[in-house]
Amino acid sequence: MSLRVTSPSAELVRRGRESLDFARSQMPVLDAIQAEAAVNRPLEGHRISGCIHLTKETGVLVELLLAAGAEVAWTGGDEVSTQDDVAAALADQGVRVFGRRGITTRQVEEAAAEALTAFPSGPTLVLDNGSRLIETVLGDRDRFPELLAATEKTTEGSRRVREWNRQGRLDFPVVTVNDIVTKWEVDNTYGTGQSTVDGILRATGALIAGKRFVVVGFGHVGRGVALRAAGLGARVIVTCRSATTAVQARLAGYEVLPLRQAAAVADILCTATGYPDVVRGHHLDLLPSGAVLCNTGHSVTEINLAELQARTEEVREVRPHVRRHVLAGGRYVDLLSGGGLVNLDAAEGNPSEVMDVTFANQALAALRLGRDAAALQPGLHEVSGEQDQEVARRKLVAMGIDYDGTE
Ligand SMILES: NC(=O)c1ccc[n+]([C@@H]2O[C@H](COP(=O)([O-])OP(=O)(O)OC[C@H]3O[C@@H](n4cnc5c(N)ncnc54)[C@H](O)[C@@H]3O)[C@@H](O)[C@H]2O)c1
Repeated sequence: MSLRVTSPSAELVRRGRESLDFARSQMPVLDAIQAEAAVNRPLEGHRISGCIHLTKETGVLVELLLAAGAEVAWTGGDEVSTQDDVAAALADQGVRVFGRRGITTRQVEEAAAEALTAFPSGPTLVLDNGSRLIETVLGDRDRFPELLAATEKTTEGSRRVREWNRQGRLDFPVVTVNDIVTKWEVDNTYGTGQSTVDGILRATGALIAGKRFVVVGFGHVGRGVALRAAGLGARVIVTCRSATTAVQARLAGYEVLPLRQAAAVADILCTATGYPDVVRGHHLDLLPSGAVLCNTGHSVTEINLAELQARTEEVREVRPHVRRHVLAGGRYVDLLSGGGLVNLDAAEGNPSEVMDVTFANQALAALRLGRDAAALQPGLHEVSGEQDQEVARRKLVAMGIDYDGTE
């Protein structure tokens, strides 16, 4: 059965409209780019299939694509992050929206397949998050003859695109909108850092001060989570796979331990690596009773849920977003958001003000592809440092901040 959002209720559409307007009011850079694009319409004639968490901020990006002249099909690409009111408001404007909040992993895949095949002649552009759509296109290239180019916005997805490029498999241009300062250092660190701790607080209501808060992975996201947890008074412990990262974590003032030692003392444990099976059964065996377990890395696979399930004698939904796994001997751990992205499930994802810069870069990349995709060489392209600086300059103007570069 199709996962397309059809005939949403007027009330859901109204709530979605309010959400979108609220987000837009905090996204002045994207709003200004939309105003320019509505005049020039560089996406006229383009069909866009997108797969990025369907939050209110993504909704503002989708409205920009519509204003620039594109037809759009969209899916959130995740089990827990779709905001149904936003999906309804977009469907009401003619966007082909697939999926809803709380779907299974299999339905996530089905919704992505539907978004990719929503247009009879296929998309001309793909906007991806984790390279799910790009992977499908590469596996069935003849089915998408009119595809001109794609963008990818995540760390994990960019890693996969680089690998396909190295193997010579990319026969169309893919622009990665990730390896830029405003994404890594602003969005991932300050946006996801804050929204992850926000998700943990909304789900558990826990007092963070004094807690042993284990952050698994000290990349851009992990650093932000550690920073905000420490700011609330947690005793932050960081676990790392890379020696240089471990040195950085230590010099940032955190305790660094192997995961098996950190797990044994964790009050809260949060994964932020982008890799599967980071927390395994033998780590789960060590967690103190009552520990809170969650993930903010790319996918639902960082905590090995099968190994958690194998140790579980009883599961209870003790609060929204909190599943209590009772283990042998009455010991229990509280799994947040089913091991999916806690910031997008239990909170609302990254703040609109941060997504303003990330999606400004995403929008500029898409608008440029609308004009120039056919002229670009196949293979990997990165957003230029100049574009990143331009977006940052626009953000500073919006925030009313002068700096030496303006003199
Ligand atoms: N929740 C969100 O909204 C959100 C937002 C942005 C990024 N992400 C995702 O978060 C993940 C991390 O992103 P990032 O920008 O921090 O990436 P990054 O590459 O900067 O950092 C990942 C870090 O994890 C470390 N790592 C890998 N395996 C490990 C292990 N087993 N134990 C300990 N450390 C390990 C790596 O060495 C690296 O330092 C990515 O999958 C990204 O897509 C999520």
